[in-house]
Amino acid sequence: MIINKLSLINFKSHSEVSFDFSPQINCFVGNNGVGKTNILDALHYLSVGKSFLGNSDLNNILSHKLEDGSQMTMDFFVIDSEIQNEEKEDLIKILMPREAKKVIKKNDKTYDRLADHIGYLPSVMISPYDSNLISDSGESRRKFLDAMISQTDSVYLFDLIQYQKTIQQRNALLKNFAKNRYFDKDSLEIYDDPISNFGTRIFEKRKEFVENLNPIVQHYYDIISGGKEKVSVVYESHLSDNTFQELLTSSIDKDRVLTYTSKGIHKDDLVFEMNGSSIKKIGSQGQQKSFLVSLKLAQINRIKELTGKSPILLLDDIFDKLDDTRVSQLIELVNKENFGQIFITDTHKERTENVVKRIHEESKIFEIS
Ligand SMILES: Nc1ncnc2c1ncn2[C@@H]1O[C@H](COP(=O)(O)OP(=O)(O)OP(=O)(O)O)[C@@H](O)[C@H]1O
Repeated sequence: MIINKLSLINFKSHSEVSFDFSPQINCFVGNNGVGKTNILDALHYLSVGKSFLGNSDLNNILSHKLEDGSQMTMDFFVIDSEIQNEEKEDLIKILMPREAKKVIKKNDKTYDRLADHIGYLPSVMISPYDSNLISDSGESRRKFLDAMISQTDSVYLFDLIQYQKTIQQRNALLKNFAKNRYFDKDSLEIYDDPISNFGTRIFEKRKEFVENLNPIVQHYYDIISGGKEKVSVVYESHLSDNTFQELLTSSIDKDRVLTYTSKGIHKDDLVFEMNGSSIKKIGSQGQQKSFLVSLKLAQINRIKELTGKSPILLLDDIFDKLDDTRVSQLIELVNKENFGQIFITDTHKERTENVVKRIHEESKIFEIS
């Protein structure tokens, strides 16, 4: 999948801008705050229909500060694109009106559900925010894992949506019981089967995905760090030692007190390890950065293997993470393995030009001001 063209109207800091991209390397250069990352975010929208920063869609509509200090927000944003999909070109358009629902269209046909678009244009982002994956709570690692698998498996995404809905319904019932000082075991158990079925399938897929990811993470870590450490991703789940039915039955009393479902795959976590210990505790800054880049490269590799599509690679402020030589190595590696189209942001035009020159691939540099 190659993005041939992109145009933005009222998206974040960009009132109107268009690009004709190179099928290989595209660089956005310019000073801090000129809107380079915002362009990567627009590309992320094209991939998964939302911002990678987790901002609400409304916050991404261009807004200006007026002289009286008040804020004026435009009526909509549009992200328009032409995507090379093997022999044909598709038009993907995202329209976000200020006072209506977001619309995603492929060749003028509106998707009924955002989930139907996921996986069409897979992407992987490497950004300074990746370190949050190590420092944040389990929720951000679960989201990362879910986003990664969803790009390769639409049934997984469907199961996940159904699982989350059913957990919400069970939690609502638990709250209702507590509020009315009443309990009916039979009506709570109505949710056991759907939760077990969806949850167990999700567990099996997460387990298999992580198992297959590990040797590839190690492969890239060896190349990037040149180090001898053994790195791995450990998948932790309540389901590792119990069936879902056992978990639900044994935690019923606790769930009544807490008024939510305390056990299940919505509590899963990933532990990033180096030589058998948590990388958060023992990894140096450099080792953590190398691990995160390796994890993302492994993600590209898995997506490509499972879907046959090369994900677009979004490299935000990559020079802040790695030195120039490492960046060249990384881009060469990505190119050698024929990973797909790359988008890079950098504050230094010359540095980017030098790196790109060394690689001898077709590239374009866009100056953003
Ligand atoms: N909805 C919006 N309306 C107007 N401006 C916005 C909106 N959302 C974000 N911005 C502006 O976009 C700018 C940040 O852009 P971005 O992060 O893309 O910069 P950058 O060029 O990547 O900078 P750096 O080199 O520091 O990473 C900020 O000035 C911010 O105020």
